[in-house]
Amino acid sequence: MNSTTFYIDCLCLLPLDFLYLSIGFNSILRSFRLVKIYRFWAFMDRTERHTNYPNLFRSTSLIHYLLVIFHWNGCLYHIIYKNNGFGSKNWVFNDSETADVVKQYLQSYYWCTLALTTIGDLPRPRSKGEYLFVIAQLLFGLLLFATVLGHVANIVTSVSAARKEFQAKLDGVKTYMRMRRVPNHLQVKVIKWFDYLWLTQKCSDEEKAVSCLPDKLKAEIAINVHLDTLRRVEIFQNTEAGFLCELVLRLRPVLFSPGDYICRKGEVGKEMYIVNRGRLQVVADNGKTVLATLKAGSYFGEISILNMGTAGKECASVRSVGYSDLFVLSKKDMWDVLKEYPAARVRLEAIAVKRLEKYKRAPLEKAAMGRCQSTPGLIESRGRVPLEEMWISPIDVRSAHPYSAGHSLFSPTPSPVTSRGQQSGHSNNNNNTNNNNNTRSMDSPMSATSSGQSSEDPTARAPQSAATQASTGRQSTQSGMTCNSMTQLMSEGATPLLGTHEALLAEIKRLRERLISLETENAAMSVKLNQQQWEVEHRLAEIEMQICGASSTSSIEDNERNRESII
Ligand SMILES: Nc1ncnc2c1ncn2[C@@H]1O[C@@H]2COP(=O)(O)O[C@H]2[C@H]1O
Repeated sequence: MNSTTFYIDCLCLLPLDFLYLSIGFNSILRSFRLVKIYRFWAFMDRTERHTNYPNLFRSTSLIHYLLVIFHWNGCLYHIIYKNNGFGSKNWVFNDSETADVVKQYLQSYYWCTLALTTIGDLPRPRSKGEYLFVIAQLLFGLLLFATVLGHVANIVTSVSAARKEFQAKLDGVKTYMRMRRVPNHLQVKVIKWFDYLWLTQKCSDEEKAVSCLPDKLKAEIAINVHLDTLRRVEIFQNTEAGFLCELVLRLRPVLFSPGDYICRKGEVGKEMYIVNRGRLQVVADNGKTVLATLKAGSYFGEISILNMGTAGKECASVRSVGYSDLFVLSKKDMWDVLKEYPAARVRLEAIAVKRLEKYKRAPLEKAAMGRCQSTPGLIESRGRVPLEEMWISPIDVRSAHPYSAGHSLFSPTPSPVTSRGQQSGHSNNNNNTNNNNNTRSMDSPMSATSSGQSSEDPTARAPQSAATQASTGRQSTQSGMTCNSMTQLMSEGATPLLGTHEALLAEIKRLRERLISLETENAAMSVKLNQQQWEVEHRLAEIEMQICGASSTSSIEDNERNRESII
């Protein structure tokens, strides 16, 4: 009741149609319904905002407005003509009198189209009134034409706006490169980079497109747009929604060309990267050995920004194979978010610790793999335990196995670790041997498993000694024994070893399980350690701040005192 629209609606609903009963049909009585045109405009507005094809909608509505204007103008022309025009009917079409209603309507419409599109070629006016009417029509047509042109230009511009902006940027860069005499190969690289950008993104700055949105909406969009990638990223799985939002908001897209180094070993890490598209290689110091290949969903650079490696430095170099589309997260942003989400921090650090352990082992694994490809048992367990931590069995291998009496597995190329075990065996100094080995087993991850077995137990003893052979065999292989020497030994009489194959496998399985549990413990301990370290550092910083504050206060007091004494 209080709104204006209520009264407008009432006006529209006035039952003027009943007047037809007395005065007959007169379409002008229906013109009151036009007051509700504001509803049509609101509809057009809303549709323009909601549609995914705004330019198509704008073109259609422009044509629609034109047709309506021509129609109304044609109606006006017809009314004038029907009421005997401006004294004569010379300025209308000759056969208008004889034509049926549809033809008359079309003639009126045609006349108006000629007039309003300023095409002209109208029947020549005679009287003053006719002249004035036609002049007014042509002027109106001129304005209408200009407006239409403006609208069409706008539509065309907005259709190609992205392309124009992109082209302008590219032209700018090209001019710069020409002026600064950038080498040709680099110019080609830059232009190819632009090509890739245009093909994949159709826009030079994705961030700018959504920059006006509030952070929450931006995060939602980013999460949705990059959901597939983010889902694959380990650190984003099962995390708090808020943490993901905060992090995603800070991600920036970056594009690397083929062969580009994203980070180099030894550099101070300032950013972490998530692979959105493309392929990257983690390479060793020589730049040739590929330690790992990273694909969409992988991330790297976390070790340095979490200060896990050496003094925040990158632990490896990462190179782009083709074009790669990455998200980058700066160290500062990462820490800003982690401050608010300590649980996520602990999780992230735990993952990083595990990964760091894995990376450290990777070169060893590769080395072991490269040296002995032909021994199944060795391949299975390759590099699981660092060489220097290999455990030497306290049991005399010769007594446990007939094969060992005459043939030492390790004799051809003794390794430092193996020779220690052998030494004890050959010298028959069993006490000494046991002492040595026991001492060794204290810091060996395998010792716990093995010590669980009693050396008195004959059932346990056989597999253990066999396993000992296998494990020591593994050592020797890893520490320099060649595949040839292994093959030679097998051909010389290694058949009994095959008899204990199952026992060996069981032992390997047990050792692996133990190793995994040790690794997990290790990761948990590292996390705790990091947390404590962080707390200590934090506390230290607080104390330093307090001390600084106190000293500055005392210096102010001193100054005051000095001032007073001077006075
Ligand atoms: N063997 C590997 N496999 C996969 N990724 C690795 C490997 N070694 C290093 N990285 C990643 O490469 C990154 C180099 O920088 P950071 O040391 O910060 O973090 C490192 C890891 O994320």
